[in-house]
Amino acid sequence: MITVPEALAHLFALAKPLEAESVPLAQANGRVLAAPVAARRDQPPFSSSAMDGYAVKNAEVTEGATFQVIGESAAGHGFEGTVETGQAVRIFTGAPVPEGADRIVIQEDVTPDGDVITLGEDLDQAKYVRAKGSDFKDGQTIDAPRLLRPTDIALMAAINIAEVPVTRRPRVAIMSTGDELVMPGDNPGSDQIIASNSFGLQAMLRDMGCEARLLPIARDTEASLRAAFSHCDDVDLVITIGGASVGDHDLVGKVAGDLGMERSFYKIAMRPGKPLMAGRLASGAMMIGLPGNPVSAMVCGTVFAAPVIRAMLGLGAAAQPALTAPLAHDIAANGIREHYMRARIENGELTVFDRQDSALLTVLSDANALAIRPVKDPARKAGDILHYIPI
Ligand SMILES: Nc1nc2c(c(=O)[nH]1)N[C@H]1C(S)=C(S)[C@@H](COP(=O)(O)OP(=O)(O)OC[C@H]3O[C@@H](n4cnc5c(N)ncnc54)[C@H](O)[C@@H]3O)O[C@H]1N2
Ligand code: MOO
Repeated sequence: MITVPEALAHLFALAKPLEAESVPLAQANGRVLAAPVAARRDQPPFSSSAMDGYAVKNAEVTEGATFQVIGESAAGHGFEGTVETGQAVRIFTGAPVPEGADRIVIQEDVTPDGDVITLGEDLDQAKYVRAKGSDFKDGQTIDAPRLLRPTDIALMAAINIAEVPVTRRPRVAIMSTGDELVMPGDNPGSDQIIASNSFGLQAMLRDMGCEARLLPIARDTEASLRAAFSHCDDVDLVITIGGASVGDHDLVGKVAGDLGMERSFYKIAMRPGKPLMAGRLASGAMMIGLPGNPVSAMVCGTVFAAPVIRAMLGLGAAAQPALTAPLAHDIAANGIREHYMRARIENGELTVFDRQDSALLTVLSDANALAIRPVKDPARKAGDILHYIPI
């Protein structure tokens, strides 16, 4: 059995960053920027007003001063002339500050009377002028790679990028295996259960920006598994679920091997997740064979598949980020496998659930953290600091 970091290193060696494609800005949210994009203009492109009021010369602003209003500057309709001594231009938020003016007196500080304004007392001292290029300058770049968020989309729109270079979505096929499985909505026989973790993994991978499709459930025969693998030629990653252990019906590794899969590793010192396997299929696709137990599959999806997808998206080869928190209670020593324990983080404290059987999806669903126990971690006391992965 290899360690979790060793397994991750093998997986990263298999996970190739995918090529870039161009998408319209409106479809770029949640995608990974694949190349830097540069601003095509200054923002603001002119010195602009931050308030509604009057543009004047700053040096002339004193309590009770009067100005002649000579025109108006509105957003989208600037004032062409120049503000001279004793003059003001009526101005609105976002409008170009006219030549000669360097201060906006807000309208709350002004009494207008026809074309003349008089400044009041206790004047707001801010100048309310946004300098040209004060947000960004022509040529300034947004660096890649980065996972684009709504705030980035707004910035890219502002810098006038209509088409965005992003990493292509990883194509993933998810294969459930087992005679006992039926699809949600079907009528299971008395010795059957509903396929579940395939749906959980599909949701996880779609959230990460993958095109993730479910293959028909493969039965526990070599012919059925071969048929399922034959539908995977166009994908970057095949994730199998179940049939990975040592039972007579655990045929996934054998069939994949017969089909030319170059195995990278099998079995890791991790709980849950011991029978994890990975390799490269003859099609060139990467394969990850997850254990069938629902919690094992979802935990391995979090600890291994998610970092693999990030590597494919060009976001680098890094383990799932872990945080630290103090334990809310004592816990027993860990064994010889790194244990990812279902836990809850609440008010900054980590409560590790008593029931850790890898079949219990209700416990996983109640969890919002995987508390990480290193190999042979001694018993821990309340208040001791543990690493955890938020889920
Ligand atoms: N003698 C041993 N037995 C087992 C060992 C071992 O080392 N020696 N390892 C155990 C561990 S740990 C795990 S994890 C499981 C993994 O087994 P498989 O990957 O072969 O998974 P299956 O046997 O096919 O299924 C296990 C369990 O999960 C259910 N399952 C499978 N796929 C799905 C699915 N898509 N949705 C919902 N549930 C699924 C399946 O019905 C079984 O109940 O092996 C232990 N045994
Ligand atoms: O490794 Mo298994 O996934 O503990 O149940």
